[in-house]
Amino acid sequence: MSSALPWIIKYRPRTIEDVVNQEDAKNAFLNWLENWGKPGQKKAVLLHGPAGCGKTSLVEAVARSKGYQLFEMNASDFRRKSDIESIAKIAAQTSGLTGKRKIILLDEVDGINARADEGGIEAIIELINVSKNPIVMTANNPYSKNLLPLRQNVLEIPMKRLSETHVVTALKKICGAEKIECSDEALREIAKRSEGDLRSAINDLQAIAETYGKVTLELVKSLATYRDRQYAPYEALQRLFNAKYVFQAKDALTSTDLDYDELFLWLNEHIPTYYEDPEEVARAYEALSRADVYYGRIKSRGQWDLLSYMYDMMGPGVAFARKVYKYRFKPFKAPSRKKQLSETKRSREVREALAEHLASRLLTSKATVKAEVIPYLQVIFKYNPRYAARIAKGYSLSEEHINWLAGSKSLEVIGYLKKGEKARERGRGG
Ligand SMILES: Nc1ncnc2c1ncn2[C@@H]1O[C@H](COP(=O)(O)OP(=O)(O)OP(=O)(O)O)[C@@H](O)[C@H]1O
Repeated sequence: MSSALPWIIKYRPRTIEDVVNQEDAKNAFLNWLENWGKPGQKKAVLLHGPAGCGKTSLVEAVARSKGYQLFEMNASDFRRKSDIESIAKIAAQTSGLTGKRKIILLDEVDGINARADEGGIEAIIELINVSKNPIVMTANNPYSKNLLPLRQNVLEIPMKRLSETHVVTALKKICGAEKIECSDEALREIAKRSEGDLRSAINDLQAIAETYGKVTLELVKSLATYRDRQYAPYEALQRLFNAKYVFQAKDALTSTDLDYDELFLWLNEHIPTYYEDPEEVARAYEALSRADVYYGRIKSRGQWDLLSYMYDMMGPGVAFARKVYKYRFKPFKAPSRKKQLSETKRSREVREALAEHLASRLLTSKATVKAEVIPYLQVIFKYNPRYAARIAKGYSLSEEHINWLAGSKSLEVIGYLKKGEKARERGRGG
């Protein structure tokens, strides 16, 4: 088993027959392609259907089988009018260097945002008018308002959500090819949770198989794959770095149990795991450091309204540091510093609790206590246990607070504290 190649690429349908459960769409598409250029025929099609049902795969398989050269572009490559104009040059030529006919594929046109991508949709309509080659577009949601003007210019071909049975069959084939032990009930569970999205089902299968070497129902259940579920940290990172849209990157962040400190550690460790281009690495770290600045302000000044900016920088900021979108399956292991951090976690918690306790007594902020009170207390507790015991009594410090402040001297401080209590009791008794 190798993690170098994502299985969704390795097992992409190669022939038209490999694209399953989409007979109507296949026929409509092939029929349109055969009659392209004839009077009364639309020059472009819009293949639409849920994520991972085979829209892109169908176009690729048809191009390969019917000898077309495919020019494939993702929404992020043709946002602006000027991007489309460069595609138009290709579209205007009847045949390429190879002499092959061409298909222009514009993937995920619903990713174009009417306001942000000035003139994008109008430029596509213009492209359709001038093109001497078939144009294919894909979208998850053809009813998006932005696409309204486009829809009048295209033939719409709907594609179905894949059935559970089809997803199971596809997964079984992969298990066989990869020679991994997969139980039927585990594959059914992955299929059920994928909600007809074969891409996400294959990704889940690969994640489990490569981590555990086998796929059982128990493992699938432990991964919890529902849309509103909590993801294991490595899955959440997989989703974050491979997010296609801003909302997906944000969702990925909030879909784990990791606290903010841990999220920073995971991202800090894995930016270079995912990105290979140094410029992308630099851009991702720049975004993460901005998130850290917001986080610092949230912690020191309690400005929780900055949280959404922190998330924007940590999620979309890191994910969209890339120059071009490319799905990459990477092993995101627990960061080495995480272990160290979890060991010191209890200590950090005690410090926080102590700061809070003293802040309410001294009528000042936690930040001031941490910066201006605790360091002095640490010195006093280590060098003057008798006086420390009086402070502990005066501020009602717990044993845990004393241990934290006094370290190896804590027994002495506690000793003085108890002596003091006994003396007071005797005083009251006498
Ligand atoms: N109908 C199908 N037949 C065979 N394989 C499929 C089918 N649908 C999806 N797959 C598998 O899922 C992967 C993703 O499919 P594809 O990229 O074609 O989906 P899509 O519908 O274009 O999704 P999106 O809208 O998210 O881009 C493919 O690599 C392929 O392995």
